[in-house]
Amino acid sequence: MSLIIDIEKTLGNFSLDVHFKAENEVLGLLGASGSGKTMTLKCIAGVITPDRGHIELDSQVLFDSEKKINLSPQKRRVGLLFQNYALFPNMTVWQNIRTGLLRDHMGRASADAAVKDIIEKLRLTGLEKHKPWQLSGGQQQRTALARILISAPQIILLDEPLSALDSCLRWEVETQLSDILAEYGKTVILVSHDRDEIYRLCSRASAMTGGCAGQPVPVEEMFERPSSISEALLSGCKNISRARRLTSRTLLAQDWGTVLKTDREIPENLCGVGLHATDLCPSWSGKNENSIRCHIEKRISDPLYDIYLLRPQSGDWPEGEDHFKTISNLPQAEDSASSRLLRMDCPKNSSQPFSKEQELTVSMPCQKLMFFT
Ligand SMILES: Nc1ncnc2c1ncn2[C@@H]1O[C@H](COP(=O)(O)OP(=O)(O)OP(=O)(O)O)[C@@H](O)[C@H]1O
Repeated sequence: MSLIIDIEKTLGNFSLDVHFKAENEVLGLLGASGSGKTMTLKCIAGVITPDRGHIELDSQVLFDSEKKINLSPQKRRVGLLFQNYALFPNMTVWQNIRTGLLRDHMGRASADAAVKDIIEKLRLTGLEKHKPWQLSGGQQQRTALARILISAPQIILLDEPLSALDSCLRWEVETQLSDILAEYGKTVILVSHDRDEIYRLCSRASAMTGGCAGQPVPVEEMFERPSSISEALLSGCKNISRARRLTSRTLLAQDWGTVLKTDREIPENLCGVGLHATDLCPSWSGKNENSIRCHIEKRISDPLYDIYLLRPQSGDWPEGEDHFKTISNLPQAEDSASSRLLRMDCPKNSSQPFSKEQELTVSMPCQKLMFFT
């Protein structure tokens, strides 16, 4: 089973340009609000018609602009779960699920058996006669999933499946969803703006920005070695600087006003460098390699970390090499005041908290630096 999507669509001022292939896997689309995630799902489901391109599911063409193929949503065998689940409010759980069974040839007894079976599987037993407003968020979500699963879809599309749930219920429902998707075993496209959710539920993910989807990569890779600034931002990297390659193992981090040494080859077309906030650490031995003197602008306490916002002290680099001198002539980033602040997350109780307004030398471990091209 595989999905091939290669489409373009313009709606008003927004342009969608999406090309990727998904196998039997849970593939995540990670993007900020308005990046085109829902529109992508609607194009696959046949609710929106692309201007150009091709969509193919398991060798069956669902849409092809040149060949003038455009299967109706009913013929696509796509299960689309909307953000708000879209249950019929005047129908019971049983009736809602029953509407997923479109096979007319199925006798009443087999249809009833199929509904009963899926109700048991999704732990909805006892709720058959409830209307959607009598259900919790998790039960509504399972009812909507049951309605999709009973229709034996060739692919499942989940649009922010957990966003309607409060944080207490979310974890429980996410665990159940993960089991249901594993049992389903075919292609699932899961849309979310929550990086942790994508990491836990998906095997690969694509970063969506401004209507464009990046090539899907294993989730571990997107989070540990993002290749572009947009992937890094979406995966939660808080420290990003424009950067230029100086030698195969040194780079100029323009927004941090420093030269950094690396433990591996720097790509020729380097444009940025990043470091997770949890990888930036105090340099206990004072000034050493890849360390920057900073001024603590702010300390924020959260349940697990002491979060520090640090202003690098510009001009704090060794003398004697030509490329160091070029730093002071570089233009600042557009919003220079905030973009130059570094964020350092120190686990609570790992050390005595530093105080605001203090000077601190921090270290950027070379093996943790991420290169963006
Ligand atoms: N029918 C339409 N006409 C014009 N513009 C539209 C239409 N539908 C969506 N858009 C625009 O397309 C963009 C992408 O919308 P989409 O719903 O795909 O975003 P999203 O990534 O799913 O966001 P969210 O996470 O907020 O749901 C938005 O800027 C939206 O305003």
